[in-house]
Amino acid sequence: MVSSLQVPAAAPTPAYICPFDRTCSYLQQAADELQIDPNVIVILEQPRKVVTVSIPVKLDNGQVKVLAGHRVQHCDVLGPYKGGTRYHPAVSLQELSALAMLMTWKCALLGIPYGGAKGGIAINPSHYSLGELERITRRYVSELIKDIGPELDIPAPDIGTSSREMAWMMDTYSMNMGRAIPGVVTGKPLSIGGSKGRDLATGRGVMIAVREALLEQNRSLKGVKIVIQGFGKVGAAAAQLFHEAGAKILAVSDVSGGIFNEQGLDIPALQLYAAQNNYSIAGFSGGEMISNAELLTLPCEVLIPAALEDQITEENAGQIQAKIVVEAANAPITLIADQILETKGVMVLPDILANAGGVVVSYLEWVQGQSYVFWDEKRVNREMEKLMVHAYHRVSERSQKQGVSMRLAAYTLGVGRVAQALSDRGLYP
Ligand SMILES: NC(=O)C1=CN([C@@H]2O[C@H](COP(=O)(O)OP(=O)(O)OC[C@H]3O[C@@H](n4cnc5c(N)ncnc54)[C@H](OP(=O)(O)O)[C@@H]3O)[C@@H](O)[C@H]2O)C=CC1
Ligand SMILES: O=C(O)CCC(=O)C(=O)O
Repeated sequence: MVSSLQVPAAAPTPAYICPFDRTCSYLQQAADELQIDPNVIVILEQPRKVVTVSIPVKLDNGQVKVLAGHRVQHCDVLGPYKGGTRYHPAVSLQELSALAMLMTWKCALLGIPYGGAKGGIAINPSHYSLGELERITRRYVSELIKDIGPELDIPAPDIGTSSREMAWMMDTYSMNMGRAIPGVVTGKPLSIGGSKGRDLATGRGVMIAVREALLEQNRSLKGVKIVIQGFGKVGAAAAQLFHEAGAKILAVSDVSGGIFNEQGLDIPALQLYAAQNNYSIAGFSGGEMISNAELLTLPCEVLIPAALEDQITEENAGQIQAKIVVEAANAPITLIADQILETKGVMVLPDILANAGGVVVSYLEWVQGQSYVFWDEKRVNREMEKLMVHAYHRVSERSQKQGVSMRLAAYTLGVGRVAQALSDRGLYP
């Protein structure tokens, strides 16, 4: 479908539509629904800038290895580019282009004045020492020095990175500029201008979205049976917050597989176990081991993929038993699987809504940093909750009024806002 010079096609498998083409397809559906000028869409279906840099790194054994680092900047019509930095072996320009475009619609939907970007390096961080990771991160930032900045493009954590990498990024950028510039990244440690509440923010946003969906059915989170794929920054935070709200977490997983307990997992015990075992849940004794594939089709009310793309596919969508599927991860459902779930009457809370709590608190971190005034956690959570609840209900109302899926409703709101801004500013010459 996409004939871009900049975005290489994904490896072809029959009927597989890669995340970038999928995101373009949703963009086109939104454009059709809103009858947007095709001259606007032709601009929005490509990233504005794609940067690839060489990262020579001296390994601990003395050998020099050259890695490729990328930053894809999709759109800055509403404000500076914004989006995470991913360290994972599957990182590719095609993947980052999809994720950057999702950031544009997400920020627009939530009403925060940012565009969309995403960056990354195709490495497995667990194969590198701490020193190697620091050298890789610092060189990545040095090479991108002209392409990022607090009013230009503001990275944040994503898969395989955390506040630790953000601190190295902030420090490298600041050293190059000759003064401290905390606003160049978000998701930083509190000691250098991070925001209270950012570590749990994406999981909290997921919890708020599910809570609002259940409230519309006159239900609460109490006793709701939830399954979560992924036990990283997003999955573990979501598990903790759902558990605290009285929901029952039946199963969680990481790359090693899943753990299932029909009575509900002891989430605090699991978090403690993971913290003592190099952030792996393998071997936890409070449940039985299952595979990631088994986890997705467990009987439950709410299923939350919080790991990678393409987890719910045409092969397993028909067997999903949850009534609500929440895209805590970006793009975890393939195009055909999305259609299968819709036909089955499963409510899908789309990524650009469900996982937006993270970028919202990143925005609040940036606002606090720019104004040199820092808030307590209650205020951060309150401000984030306001934006998430508002966005949820705008999407839900539109979905009901127009008789379209929550995804299409969310896309029409996000895309509509960007398209309007692009037209008002005047199309690029
Ligand atoms: N961090 C954030 O603020 C935001 C993140 N997101 C999205 O949420 C998702 C997760 O990100 P985040 O939690 O930050 O990343 P993390 O790296 O912190 O965690 C990723 C989790 O997924 C697990 N995982 C990796 N591969 C697989 C697999 N094949 N099957 C099952 N689990 C797997 C990892 O296991 P292991 O640790 O064993 O490798 C880990 O538990 C991504 O899609 C990201 O883009 C969206 C919005 C904001
Ligand atoms: O916090 C941010 O700025 C980015 C979060 C992100 O990468 C995402 O929402 O996918």
